[in-house]
Amino acid sequence: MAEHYGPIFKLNIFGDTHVIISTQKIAEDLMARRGAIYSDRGHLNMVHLVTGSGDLLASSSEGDYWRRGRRFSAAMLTPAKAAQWEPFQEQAAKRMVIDMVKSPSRYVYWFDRYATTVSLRECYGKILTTAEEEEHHTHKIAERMHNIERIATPGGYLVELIPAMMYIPECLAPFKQEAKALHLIESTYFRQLVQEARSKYEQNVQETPASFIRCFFEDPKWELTEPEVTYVLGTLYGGGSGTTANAMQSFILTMCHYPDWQAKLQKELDEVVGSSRIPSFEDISRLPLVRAVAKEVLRWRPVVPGNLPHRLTQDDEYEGYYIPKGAIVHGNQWAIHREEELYPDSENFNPSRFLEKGYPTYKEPLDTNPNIKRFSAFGFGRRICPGLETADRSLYIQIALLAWSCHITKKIDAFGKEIPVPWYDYTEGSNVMPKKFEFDLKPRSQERMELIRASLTKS
Ligand code: HEM
Repeated sequence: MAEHYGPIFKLNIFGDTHVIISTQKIAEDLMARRGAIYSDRGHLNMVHLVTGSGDLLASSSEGDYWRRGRRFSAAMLTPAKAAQWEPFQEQAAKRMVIDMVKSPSRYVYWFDRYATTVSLRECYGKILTTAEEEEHHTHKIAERMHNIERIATPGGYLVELIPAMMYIPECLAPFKQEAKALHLIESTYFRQLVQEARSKYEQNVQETPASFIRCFFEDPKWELTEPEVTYVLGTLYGGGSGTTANAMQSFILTMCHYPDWQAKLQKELDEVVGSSRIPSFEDISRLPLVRAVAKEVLRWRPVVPGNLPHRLTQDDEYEGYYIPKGAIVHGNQWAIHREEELYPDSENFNPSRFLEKGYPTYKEPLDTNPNIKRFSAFGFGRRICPGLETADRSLYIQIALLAWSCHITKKIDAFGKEIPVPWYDYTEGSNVMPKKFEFDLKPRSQERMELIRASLTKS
C-alpha cells in the first residue's frame, strides 16, 4: 500500500480518519517531535470493558492515569534498574536452553515460560518453584494476552462500529457479558498477584525481594492507587510476556533460513567466550553480532508490524498535508523497516547493515552499537515501549546462549528431505508470531550442555 499511496496517506474507515506513515522520518517528525499532540490512543469499547475502565496502560488515553502509570513504569525500567534483573534473566535463559534441547517442539512454551518467570520476578518479586506453578502462570498470561489481541482486532465486534450499542443493557448484550466474564478473570488474577506480594511484604519486609511492587509499597510519590497499580503492573507483566517470546520464535525461524548467519554468530561466540565457560551479560559489549542479529530479527520480522495506533489531539498540517484532530495514526513498522534508503536490500536478513561501514545504519562504537534504544520496532515518541531495556537484555542473553550451545536447522523428514520453513506465515493481530513450524535443534557439544547444567544447580 505504501508503495502505491506514498509515505503518508489517509484512509477513511467507518467515519474515522486513519493516517498510515511508512517512513522513519515522518514517524519521528510527527509522533516524536510533535509528541505533545500525537500521543493519545484510540478508544476501543471492548478493551475498555474488559480492562474495567480503560486501565490497560498501553491502550489508555493520554490522561492523568496514563501519565502517572507511565512515570512509574519508566522509573522501574531505567537502564540502571534493568541491570539488576540480569541474574534472573541468565538463569531463566539457561533453563530455556536445557528444556529446548530436550523438547524443541515445545519451543513456544519454553520462550513463553522464560518471559513469564522474568516478568513475574520483576513486577511482583514472585519466584515460581514448581513446574505446575510455571505452567499455570505461563498459560494464564498467554491466554490473557490472546484474549486482548482477539478483542482488539479491528472488525471483531460491532460495538466498535456502532458505539451507541454501549447503551444496550448488559442482559441483552452478549458482548458485554463476554467482556464482564473476561474482566473478572483478568482482574482477579492481577489482584491476587498484588495481594500475595502485599501480604509477603507486610509479614517480612527484610526478606521481600526487590520488585516493582515493592517500590510502590515503599514510596507514596507514585500517586497511584492500589487498583491503578494493579493494572499498571498487569500491563507490564503482559507487555513483557508475549512480545519477547514472539521475537525469539522469529529468531529460530531466521536461523533456519540463514544458516550462514548462524555460523557467523557461533564463530563470534567461540572467539569471545570460548568453549570452557558460558556466555554472560559481561560478554555482551564484545558481542556486536549477537546484538546485530537481535536488532535485525526485530527489523525483518517486527513483533508489532503496524505499531500500536496513536491518536492526534488537535488539527495538524505536515508539509502541506492536513491531518484532522482525532485521526488515528499508524507508524507502519513493516514499511518503515523496508525503507530502501535506510535498509538497502531490505527483504534480505542482513545483520551487517549494523556492523559494516558504508551501510546507512552503521554506527560506532561497536561495544555499545548496535543496540535497540529508540529503535522503531519499539514504537515512537512518548508512547515508545518503556520495556525495551529489559527486552534487549532478554533477547541478547537468549540468543547468545542458544547460539553458543546449540545448532538450529530445518527438520529432515523420513525420506531425508528438508521440511520447508515458511518465509512469512504469521498470526494476525497487532502482536504477531510465526505460526507453528518444525525445526531441529541439537547441542553443539555435551560439554557445553554440562556447563550450563552445572551452573544452574550452583546458583
Ligand atoms: C521484543 C520485545 C518488545 C517489543 C517488540 C515491544 C514493542 C512495543 C511497541 C511497538 C509498543 C507501542 C509503542 C507505540 O505506541 O508507539 C509497545 C508499548 C508498550 N510496551 Fe513493549 N515491546 C516489547 C517488550 C516489552 C516489555 C519487556 C515490557 C515491560 C517490561 C513492555 C511494556 C510495554 C508497555 C507498558 C507499552 C505501552 C506504553 C504506552 O502506551 O505508554 N514491552 N511495546
